[in-house]
Amino acid sequence: MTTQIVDLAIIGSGGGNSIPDERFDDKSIAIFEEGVYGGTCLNVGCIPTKMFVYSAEVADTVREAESYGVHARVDAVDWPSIVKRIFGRIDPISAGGKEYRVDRCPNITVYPSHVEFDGRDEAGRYRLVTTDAEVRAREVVLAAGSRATVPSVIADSAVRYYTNDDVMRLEALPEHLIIVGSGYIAAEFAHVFGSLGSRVSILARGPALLRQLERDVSLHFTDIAREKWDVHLNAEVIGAEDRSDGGVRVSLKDGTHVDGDVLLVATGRWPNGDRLNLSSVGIDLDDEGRVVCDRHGRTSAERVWTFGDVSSPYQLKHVANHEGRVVQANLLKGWDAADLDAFDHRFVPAAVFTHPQIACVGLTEEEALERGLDITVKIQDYGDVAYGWAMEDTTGFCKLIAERRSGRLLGCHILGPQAPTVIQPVIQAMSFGLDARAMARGQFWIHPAMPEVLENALLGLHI
Ligand SMILES: Cc1cc2nc3c(=O)[nH]c(=O)nc-3n(C[C@H](O)[C@H](O)[C@H](O)COP(=O)(O)OP(=O)(O)OC[C@H]3O[C@@H](n4cnc5c(N)ncnc54)[C@H](O)[C@@H]3O)c2cc1C
Ligand SMILES: NC(=O)c1ccc[n+]([C@@H]2O[C@H](COP(=O)([O-])OP(=O)(O)OC[C@H]3O[C@@H](n4cnc5c(N)ncnc54)[C@H](O)[C@@H]3O)[C@@H](O)[C@H]2O)c1
Repeated sequence: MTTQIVDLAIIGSGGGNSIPDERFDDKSIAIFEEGVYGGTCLNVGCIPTKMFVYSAEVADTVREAESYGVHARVDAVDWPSIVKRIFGRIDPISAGGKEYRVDRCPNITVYPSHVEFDGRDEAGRYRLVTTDAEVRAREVVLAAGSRATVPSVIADSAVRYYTNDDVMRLEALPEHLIIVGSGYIAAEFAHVFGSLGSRVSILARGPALLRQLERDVSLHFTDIAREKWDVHLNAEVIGAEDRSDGGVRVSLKDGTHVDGDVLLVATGRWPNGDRLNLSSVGIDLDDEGRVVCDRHGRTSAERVWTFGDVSSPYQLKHVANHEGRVVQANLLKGWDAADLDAFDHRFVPAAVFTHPQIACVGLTEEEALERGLDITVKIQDYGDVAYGWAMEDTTGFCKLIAERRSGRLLGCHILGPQAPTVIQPVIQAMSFGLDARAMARGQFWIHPAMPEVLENALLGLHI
């Protein structure tokens, strides 16, 4: 058992790895990482999934080429080479990030193991223990992220199932993929596997897909999904088993079952705070398992900070990045500083890289009405602007919600090509307090570009 005393301990190498920069060179630091270095986004989350999504988009574009008078077809999809392209790029980045910390940061020690708190020592330092080391730290950052949850009906069965951790490394493209869950991960992987050639079944326990999104978006997306995937709504999974032919069977409460080759579970992610023995240092978790903290990232234990999936209400990388920058600044200012930076969760955007793409920011129409706001709403179809004609788009739309009279932008929800890019000016406008009138007429909108769908939505509001 080795013992080390450090100024700062960081648990998690996702966002956690970005905390120490040159301003921390005079501090001794320990970074703990029990999994692959670099965390979820780099290794099993945002980045590889979007690289797969791009391959899926290419396949879709070729498949749809006929609509534009271009004769082309997808002859074959080389799954192993797609996997190799993606992880051939990502794995060295992860390894290089670790190597940099281990070999080229003399003030940093990387512990490649699970760690937990074990109270404080007589000097008030936090005791952090792994199987073969004890680190005592004056200050700690919890950036331990979240993990895939698996419903007990599946976890307790002996069925072979996959999550985002391993489904992207399958050796072969499944002929038929079954997905349990109907949120972000389900929608993105349905697109990836479906567009690359798998048959996809989605088992949704509710009456629509992506139910956490704006109602019109969720309903529209569900309709589109039902045309290309085998979608089971209000489907309660009551059992799962491996079949003798190497496939899987998932049984539903209504007495039916779905057979496939591979089972993917995408039923939400749980913060990792429950695996850190936080009670030994007096840190609380809320009802949804998040580490409780204030808007400066301070937990209830002095000099223990937190950010990202382990504590944030938003499990999104851009939020983890923002919160990480706040905690980084506050570490340099000091726990009791009067001018601590604060998390800004006012206008958190999100995007689902499925097909069609989806993006949102701000309130839904229902939320705005619940708050008693006097609102005006405009739904602008992609199909009614020039670029939408060019694309022959028939399903895309941009829904804008603004306050009457003031023109204050309250929310925007887009389903359609390049939605995560088209929405960015709205995020900017909301963040900087630009109202709908000024936004619509205070700038040029390049003609005939896709953002004209947004311009027309702004002009259609009854302010
Ligand atoms: C499939 C998928 C796709 C996603 N796509 C997007 C996207 O397109 N856009 C977006 O904004 N967000 C996306 N996300 C969410 C995004 O990945 C997360 O919000 C973000 O990575 C969280 O960063 P973090 O630093 O909080 O945690 P993480 O990056 O998860 O880092 C936490 C690290 O802590 C380690 N750890 C945990 N407990 C311990 C312990 N006790 N001891 C030692 N180490 C420990 C873990 O191994 C992990 O590496 C996606 C997530 C998934 C799963
Ligand atoms: N593009 C992105 O930004 C992106 C992509 C992927 C993931 N993420 C992040 O990761 C998080 C996790 O993604 P996710 O798709 O796992 O979660 P999610 O919260 O988006 O969806 C979870 C789904 O699982 C269902 N579900 C939950 N428990 C269930 C059970 N016991 N049985 C059957 N169904 C059940 C829910 O009804 C829901 O449809 C997301 O919330 C998001 O914050 C973001």
